[in-house]
Amino acid sequence: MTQKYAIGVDFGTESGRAVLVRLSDGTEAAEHVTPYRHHVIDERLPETGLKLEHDWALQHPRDYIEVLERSVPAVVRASGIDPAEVIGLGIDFTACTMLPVDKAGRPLCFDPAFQANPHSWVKLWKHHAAQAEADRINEIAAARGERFLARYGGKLSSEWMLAKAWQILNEAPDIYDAADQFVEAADWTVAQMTGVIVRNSCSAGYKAAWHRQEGYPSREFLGALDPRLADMAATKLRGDVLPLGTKAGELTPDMAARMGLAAGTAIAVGNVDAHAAVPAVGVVTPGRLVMTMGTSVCHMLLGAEEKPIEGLCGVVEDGIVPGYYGYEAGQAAVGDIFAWYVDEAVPAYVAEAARDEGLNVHEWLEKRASGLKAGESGLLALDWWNGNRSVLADANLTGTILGLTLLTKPQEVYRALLEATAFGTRKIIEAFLRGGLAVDELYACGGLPQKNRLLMQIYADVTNREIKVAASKQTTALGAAMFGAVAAGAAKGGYDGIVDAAAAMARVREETFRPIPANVAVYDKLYAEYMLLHDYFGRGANDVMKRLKAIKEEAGSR
Ligand SMILES: Nc1ncnc2c1ncn2[C@@H]1O[C@H](COP(=O)(O)OP(=O)(O)O)[C@@H](O)[C@H]1O
Ligand SMILES: O=C(CO)[C@H](O)[C@H](O)COP(=O)(O)O
Repeated sequence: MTQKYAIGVDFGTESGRAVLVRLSDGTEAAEHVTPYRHHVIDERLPETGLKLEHDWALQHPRDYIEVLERSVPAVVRASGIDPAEVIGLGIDFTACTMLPVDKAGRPLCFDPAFQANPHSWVKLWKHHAAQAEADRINEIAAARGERFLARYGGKLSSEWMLAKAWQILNEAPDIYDAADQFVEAADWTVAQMTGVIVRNSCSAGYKAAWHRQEGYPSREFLGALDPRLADMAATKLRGDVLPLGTKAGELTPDMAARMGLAAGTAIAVGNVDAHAAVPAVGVVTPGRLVMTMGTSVCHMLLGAEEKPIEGLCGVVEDGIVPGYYGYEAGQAAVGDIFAWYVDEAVPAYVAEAARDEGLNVHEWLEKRASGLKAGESGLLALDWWNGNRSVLADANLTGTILGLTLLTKPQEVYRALLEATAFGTRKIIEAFLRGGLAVDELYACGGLPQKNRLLMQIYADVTNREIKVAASKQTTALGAAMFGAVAAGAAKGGYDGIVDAAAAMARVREETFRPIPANVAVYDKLYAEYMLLHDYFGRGANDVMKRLKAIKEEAGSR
């Protein structure tokens, strides 16, 4: 029998990566990364140069097409296979990364009439400028006793579809009116390959409050937000919502030529990046928490029942693996915090020393920070540089470092930042446990476990749990490829379900990270201090972070 392949394409925050995967055992034959030409657009709009306001984060849809046109042919070329041996392709995407499109499915930002309006562009998942709308959504939903709120830990996020769409209506009603639909970038990108827009149940469930039985929030609820929103679900979010692994369509001849694949290749419905990773580490049953660790961290857990969990991002039936409730929680910045420190705050001597030792700045800081004992820095940080996603669900919270002195060293600050993100993860695990879900094992994937061993040891010590690490460097793309193989089906050489695909294709490394008892004891003490700060700054005892933000905005507008 000839070998069959699937391609997974992971659309991240800064770049898109394709992997070509052998279906018999999940080994990766080739991978290729295409950085987004326009990066994250958070300062000025392309073309017009218009200055964006604080908390905005946009992307350029053409960058996604470039990933398909460059990375997909590159992996086929590098592996030397016949493109006809690729039977399926799946993609995963950051979410909610959404855009308004016209009747032809064209992004409004491609239309010269709308290009100068930032609301016509793709709003990236970390666009946080719709917090006012999110706050109103949560107030009104709570006052009306809307049942859907409990599935999202009591709060919908400013990162999600309803808040972002409402922000468009409030600030750019002409864009709202001109939008025939609001679509997830994942679904738009799939539509570029198949010619039809279909929505995937994962993005719709976690990010647009869609429910398999109940659909989107009701017309009455949307109308209570704003009468002009009443029809939004029926109009601008209309269309089939299909389960993960479903074939969205087949690759059109035009896109096949541009991507170097055979026309008719099965294309799976889109998926959320973090979620695609779960079956790719072999997790298809409850009790095993998967952490997708990169710019941000997403925590995914399967459960047999739907339970209310404090500050959860969402629980969706069949949202990750069919037959289970998929729970998601998360931290809005993790790698991004380390990147901030390295790019904005380390002294010049560190960069020079790192260069002299042939290391990058992260590696240099990790090496020095590894020489410190747990607790030795005397520092404690709150990991809210990009707000708090779980369990406080508040984008207006900010970061803090406590305990700085004239003797504080850069590696101590770096270690405190690593530790802060581990404390944030422990808080999430405790919320799951309190809600009655088992967390017996931890699995880590994404870029960070491959890059920073100290970080992983700290996570094991802070959570007092062994951590298994994905064997693949591109776990989310591997997961996307697995869904591509499911979309193709067993008859074509793929698989009939994600559980079968995971049994054959998922892999974790032999080596694990085990907690070191002496560190666990110190981190228990530090975590208790973290929790005091967490509740003090995060639950209303002292809203100084919000007041500072207000003063900053006032000053900025003067
Ligand atoms: N050695 C390192 N230690 C810790 N963080 C790192 C290191 N190198 C890069 N990073 C961080 O990793 C993040 C990128 O993670 P990655 O998983 O590759 O991307 P993405 O989240 O976009 O999929 C960046 O935020 C960067 O700051
Ligand atoms: O909210 C999400 C998943 O539910 C985002 O997709 C995610 O946080 C972006 O992740 P990253 O840039 O770290 O891959």
